[in-house]
Amino acid sequence: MSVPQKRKHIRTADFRHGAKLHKGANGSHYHPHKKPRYVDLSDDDLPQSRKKPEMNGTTSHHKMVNGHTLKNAKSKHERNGQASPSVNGISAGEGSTTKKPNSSANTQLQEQRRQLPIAKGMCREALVEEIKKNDVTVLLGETGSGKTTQVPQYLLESDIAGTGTIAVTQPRRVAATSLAARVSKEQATPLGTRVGYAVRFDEKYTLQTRIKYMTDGMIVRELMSDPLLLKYSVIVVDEAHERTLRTDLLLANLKTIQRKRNAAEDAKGKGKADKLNPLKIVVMSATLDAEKFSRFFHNAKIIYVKGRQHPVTIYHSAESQIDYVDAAMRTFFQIHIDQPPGDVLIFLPGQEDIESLQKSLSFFTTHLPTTNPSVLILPMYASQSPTSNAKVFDPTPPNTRKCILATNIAETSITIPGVKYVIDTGKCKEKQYLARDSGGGFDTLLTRDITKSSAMQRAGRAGREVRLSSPLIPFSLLIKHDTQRAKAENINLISHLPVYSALKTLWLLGAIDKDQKLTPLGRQMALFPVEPHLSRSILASSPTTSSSSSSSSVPPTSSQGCTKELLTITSVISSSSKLFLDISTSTSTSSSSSTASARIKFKHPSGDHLTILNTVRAYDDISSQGSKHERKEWCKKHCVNERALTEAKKIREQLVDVCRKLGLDPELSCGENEGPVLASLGYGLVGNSAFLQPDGSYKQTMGHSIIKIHPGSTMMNEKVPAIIYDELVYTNQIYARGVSAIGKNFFVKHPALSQRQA
Ligand SMILES: Nc1ncnc2c1ncn2[C@@H]1O[C@H](COP(=O)(O)OP(=O)(O)OP(=O)(O)O)[C@@H](O)[C@H]1O
Repeated sequence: MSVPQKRKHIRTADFRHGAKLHKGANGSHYHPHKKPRYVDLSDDDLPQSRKKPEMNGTTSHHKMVNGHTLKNAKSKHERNGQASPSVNGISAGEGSTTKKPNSSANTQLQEQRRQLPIAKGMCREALVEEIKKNDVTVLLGETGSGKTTQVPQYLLESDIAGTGTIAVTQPRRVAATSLAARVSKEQATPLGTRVGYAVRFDEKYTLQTRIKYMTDGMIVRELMSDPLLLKYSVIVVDEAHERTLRTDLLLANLKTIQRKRNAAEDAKGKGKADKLNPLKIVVMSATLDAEKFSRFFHNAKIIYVKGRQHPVTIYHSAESQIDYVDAAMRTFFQIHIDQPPGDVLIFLPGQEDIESLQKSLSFFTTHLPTTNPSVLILPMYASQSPTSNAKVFDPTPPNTRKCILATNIAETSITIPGVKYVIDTGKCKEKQYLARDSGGGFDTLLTRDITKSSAMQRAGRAGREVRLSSPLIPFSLLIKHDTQRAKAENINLISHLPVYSALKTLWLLGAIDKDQKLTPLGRQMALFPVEPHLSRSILASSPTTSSSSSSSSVPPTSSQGCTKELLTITSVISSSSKLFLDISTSTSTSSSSSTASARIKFKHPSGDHLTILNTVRAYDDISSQGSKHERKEWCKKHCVNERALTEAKKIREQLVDVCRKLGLDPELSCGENEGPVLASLGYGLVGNSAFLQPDGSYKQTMGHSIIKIHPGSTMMNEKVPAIIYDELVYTNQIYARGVSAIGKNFFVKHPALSQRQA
């Protein structure tokens, strides 16, 4: 059989036909058939603290449900041998809806719900009771216990939410959309009616929607139009332990909002205030971070839901694996050949590793004997289009094993049907904003070891499916590294530096004044669902834009309108996929060099932004004249990602709507005159600018960093006096990406910068 050959540096996760997976003693070395290769870290071996939260030294109240404190708290009905009482016509633990499920699929779905740990015993009732009693509840539970899908339904069905909406926030869009789909299925209502979602550039809900899954970024945006979030009666902050800047901002705001709304309720009869509806907050976390959240909310009650859905056996490689991609591949084949059916989810740090593993797997799977099931490889990462990412949720075709190659976007909250095996490289690539006191921070994109809680979350992606007939033996394998350490979790709520840096940027853009209040310009900017620097650029492209702001940093807007061009450029930049495919990974039939030269046609001497504009204009020409096939061929020939263009088109339509609402003309064009386009971009990117230094490098105008132009930029070999850029990324040095040349005298006009240069 033709299989991957053993590489000399791989000794543990060796793949060899017929080799078996073993559980074994810690530190044991692998020898096929003789010595075990993996060490069992299954639940039984977990430190006690993971099994049961020890909350020593805290004044928080704890209540254990499902088998702990409430173990004996049987309801009167149960004690009398009666069925649990129904809430709104739904019996407890069942959670069915006003629409009576009649199909066998729905019956099975309801049975699956009943099997979840959170639905067992008196858990549901105890939970609802606690949430009813308390303004803030911190809910802790093992992955797969049913927190994210069931708690919002319990709240709805128990009437805690009244007539308001229940918001459930998620750090990632794929989780928000897939959870909404699942829960609307469980509610037996079409997606977007009773249960809906809202993520950037995509939403499905109506005013009647009662449970809304949304990204934390979306709810933070809503704060601008509805500062007290009055349409929500319960806000569930899920995966709070992930601690994104947006989650932290949300939690801080929720504390203030709740004080205002709930105080108003206490002071009934005092004018307008008594009309405010009270807010309940539920913070859900899978880790022992619960105490921090409890303290933050004045020692809020912590409730622990015990039990995971199916036990997951965890193995880890006995030896360090330097080449984790190779190790993951070997482990995959070992599972594929030796283990029973079940899909495999492999966690890798980033897109590059995913593409590399995809290539190797595609090659080797074609060499397997035809008696083996086929392998369907599905990549999943943030910069891939939502439609491509959604493919992982499709049912696995017959006689096929799905192999999903994912970054940490698949780590929390999602359930991929069919996944029985998880292979974890133990690495992630994190984009982290490094703020600087002086302003002008930058993103770092570094490969890091994952935290212990991430490893548990990843392992939790197996063992989630309820099979009512056959028991599962899901397992997760963690590939160990030399550097593998359980990273300390960040424990301080709200780190001030990024917030300070963000405020400084907003002030520089004229979005807030010196008292940190939104200016009229800032209000207009907030209506665009794009990053602030992009909305500022769009507004600068229209001579009619109001720039009446108290901030002295706001320069006049461009005198020649170019909104049409700015909408095109900003929608491409906001798209989740890259416009240009890497020539090396393209499937184009032409050689790399001819493809590169084909793309050079679009290159604009001013840089990447106008190169984007040229490319979209060329694509539009082809689209208006040619067939769908010709369009595709054109994209292939020029290594242009049509998916990015399709997504950008949708984004552009939304931006056009906002322009119309603001009375701006989205068709205002400067034709071939590039000056206004660069000037408008400059207003948005003023904080992202740098001047050429005598040694050929660039130095930030609003910071002290020396930066280089990213090799992927059309400006890479150019030396111009001043540049603006979309972002800085740090790999081995600081690179500017999305770069354009700009006249140095542009900065003379900008009050904030001219003061600095003076
Ligand atoms: N899209 C889906 N397809 C099939 N089953 C699903 C889906 N979403 C959820 N489930 C089922 O519901 C169970 C509970 O999922 P839920 O997301 O509520 O758990 P959780 O406790 O929030 O876990 P986590 O913290 O890992 O997200 C899953 O284990 C799975 O059995």
